[in-house]
Amino acid sequence: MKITILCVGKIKEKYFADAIAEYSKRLSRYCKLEIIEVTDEKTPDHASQTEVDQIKAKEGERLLKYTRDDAYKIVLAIQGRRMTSEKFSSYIEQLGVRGVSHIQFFIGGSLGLDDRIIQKADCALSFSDMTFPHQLMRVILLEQIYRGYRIQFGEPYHK
Ligand SMILES: C[S@@+](CC[C@H](N)C(=O)[O-])C[C@H]1O[C@@H](n2cnc3c(N)ncnc32)[C@H](O)[C@@H]1O
Repeated sequence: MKITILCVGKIKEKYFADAIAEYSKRLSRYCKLEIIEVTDEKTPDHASQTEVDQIKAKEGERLLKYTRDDAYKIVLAIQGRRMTSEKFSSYIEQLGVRGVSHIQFFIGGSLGLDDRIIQKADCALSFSDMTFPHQLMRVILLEQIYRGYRIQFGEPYHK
């Protein structure tokens, strides 16, 4: 399986970069992982709704260049569908059984994802009602993909 994580914004903190590097190394046993970062726009303080929409549209345009018609697209969204780690593991496994060979995950920037990306998605996935910063979200997603593979292959991993 090829897994692409498309993200708006760069990783600025070393501790996040270290965690991403660690999970990327661990995942190399299970899938072909690719991480694509697109540039985020500066958000003015007290941005109007029009400015917010314009910023999201620009970031969305950058993400759209990388969307692949043949990939199964999962957007990370607070209002999305919730699953346990076990369910997430079997969901990814079942996609493979159905012949999906490429999954694209999308993580928005500080203002969230452009509607055009959300509309293209096959699934919207929520990790809770809480809002996580995009840098941390990338780490959490990688950990859950790793956990999912460990569950799928019946390999021990701390509960
Ligand atoms: C700082 S959040 C953006 C918050 C923005 N107000 C929104 O509603 O999307 C950055 C990105 O992280 C992801 N994210 C943050 N919290 C999440 C959660 N609980 N579940 C799923 N994705 C989340 C989403 O992709 C979001 O676009």
